[in-house]
Order: sequence, then structure tokens, then C-alpha cells
Amino acid sequence: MSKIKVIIAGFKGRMGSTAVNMVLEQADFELVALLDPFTTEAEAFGAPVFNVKEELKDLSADVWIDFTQPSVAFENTKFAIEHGFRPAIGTTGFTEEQIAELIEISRLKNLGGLIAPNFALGAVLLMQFSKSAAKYFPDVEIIELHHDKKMDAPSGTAVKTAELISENRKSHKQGAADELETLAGARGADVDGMRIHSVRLPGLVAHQEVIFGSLGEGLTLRHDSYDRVSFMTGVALAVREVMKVNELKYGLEHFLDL
Ligand SMILES: NC(=O)C1=CN([C@@H]2O[C@H](COP(=O)(O)OP(=O)(O)OC[C@H]3O[C@@H](n4cnc5c(N)ncnc54)[C@H](O)[C@@H]3O)[C@@H](O)[C@H]2O)C=CC1
Ligand SMILES: O=C(O)C1=N[C@H](C(=O)O)C[C@H](O)C1
Repeated sequence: MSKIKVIIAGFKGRMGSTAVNMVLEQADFELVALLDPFTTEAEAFGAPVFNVKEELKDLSADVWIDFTQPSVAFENTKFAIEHGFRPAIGTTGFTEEQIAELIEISRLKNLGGLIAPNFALGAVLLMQFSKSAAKYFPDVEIIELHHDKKMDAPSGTAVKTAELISENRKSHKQGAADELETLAGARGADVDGMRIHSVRLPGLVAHQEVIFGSLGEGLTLRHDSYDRVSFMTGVALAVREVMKVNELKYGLEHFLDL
């Protein structure tokens, strides 16, 4: 059987370098190219290194893994789809409109792919459990906690969690009707009246709590990524699964039996 040929964009970064190790460990994957603007290497890990994506346009490859940064993620994904590379995107910061546009382009191209705000299986379960709990606990706040080099806030995971909760929660403003913020931002970001709070501290990796409150009871769901290796089972799964579908999906749950 032929191997799945993989490109990694952002390979010098925290996630990209972890993904390189994962790809090299898979017998059915072949690393065919690496992309990162901030390196002078011509080759690394047996694969050619590129600094700009346009240099990859004639390459023969199956999957484009992307762990870059929010400001380039949309253009990278569009480029991958337009050149026949199935995207497996971990980079966050997409708008709803951008995701809809990319899905549309993937359908026109009949090309599978995935944008996954979180590849950790435990985080995907946390999001699904939160969606279920919201049916019975409509009052909820999301606290996401990350390392202090993170560029975007709120996290992609928190946004996706809020979207899933919204599917089961009637839109309403939480807290006191006459609540007053005496310090701007004290109540966090507002999504349909539920709140997202972003914590950034050295020492953290990626963590999220979803706190539900009701009459005389509370329910707290929490996931912790202590190490970036936590995301790799999901990335490997995505690389294999994007080969089997014909459009871009949003969320790793599309490839899991939940
Ligand atoms: N979906 C998931 O499970 C996870 C997603 N992430 C997301 O992945 C992204 C990367 O995170 P980190 O690795 O921590 O960041 P990082 O800053 O360590 O790495 C980003 C890398 O991308 C490179 N880069 C920047 N522009 C580029 C371009 N145009 N083409 C190719 N490479 C480019 C940078 O030089 C850097 O080496 C973030 O958006 C983060 O939120 C992070 C962890 C898990
Ligand atoms: O930047 C990170 O580190 C992470 N980003 C993703 C997000 O924004 O949700 C996934 C995970 O939380 C780690």
C-alpha cells in the first residue's frame, strides 16, 4: 500500500515540531516537505524545507498539516485545497465565514480535509459532554487556560465549545439583569449571554473548564493537556481520515464514534 505523503507547515514551532516526530513514527506516513518562513535549512528530517507556500505548488503530496498562526491559517488552507493537498489544520483563529468559504471550496474540489480546533481526544469529549449538559444546565461559563505565548484569545477550543453548547442552549443573558462591570472585561467575552474567560500564564500548556450552575448544584468539566504529545493521536487519525472524505469538516468529532 502506498504511504500518505505529508507536508507540515509551521514545522519549527511547538506543535509543528511535535507533529514532525509523530509523522516520522508512522509506518504508513511519508514526510515529503516542511514549511516555515523562519529557517535557513534546505533540508530537515530527510525532507526538503521551504520558506514560502508558493514553492510547494507542484509538489506531489496528500495531506497538509498546519500548525502556524491565526493570521496565515485561512490563506494556507485555501492554498492547500486549491493545490490538491488535503488540509489537516490545527491552527486556530478562523472566523465562521472563513470556515464556510473553505468548506465550499473543498466541495467544489471534491477534496477531504479537517479544521480541528483541538486534536486531543479528551478535549473533544469535554466539548461533547458540555453540549449534552447544556440541555439541562443552560447557565454556563467557559474558562480556558493556556501558555503565555498563545497569540489568539479566546482559544479555538473555547469558541467551538460555545458553538456546540449553543446548539442545546436557548440564547439568554446570564447573571443579574442589572449587572454592572466596574472594570471593563471583568465578565469576559460574551457569546449569546454565556461567558468565556481566557487565562494566560507561563507553565501552562492547554486547559479548559466548563462550569455549569443550577439551583443548588454545579457541574464542572475539565480537560488538561499537560504535553503537546496529547494532540498527536488526533492528528494521526485526521491524516488517515481526511483521505476517506470528500469535503472539509470542522471538528475532530466528525471522525470519531461518539
Ligand atoms: N488544534 C490543536 O489541537 C492545537 C492547535 N494549536 C494551534 O496551532 C497553532 C500553532 O501553535 P504553536 O505551535 O504553539 O505556535 P508556534 O508559534 O510555536 O509555531 C508556529 C510556527 O509557524 C510558523 N509560521 C508562521 N507563519 C507561517 C507561514 N506563513 N507558513 C508556515 N509556517 C509559518 C512560525 O515560524 C512558527 O515556527 C496556534 O494557532 C495554536 O492555537 C496548538 C495546539 C493544539
Ligand atoms: O495555542 C495552543 O496552545 C492551543 N490552541 C488550540 C486552541 O486555541 O484551542 C488548542 C489547544 O487549546 C492548544
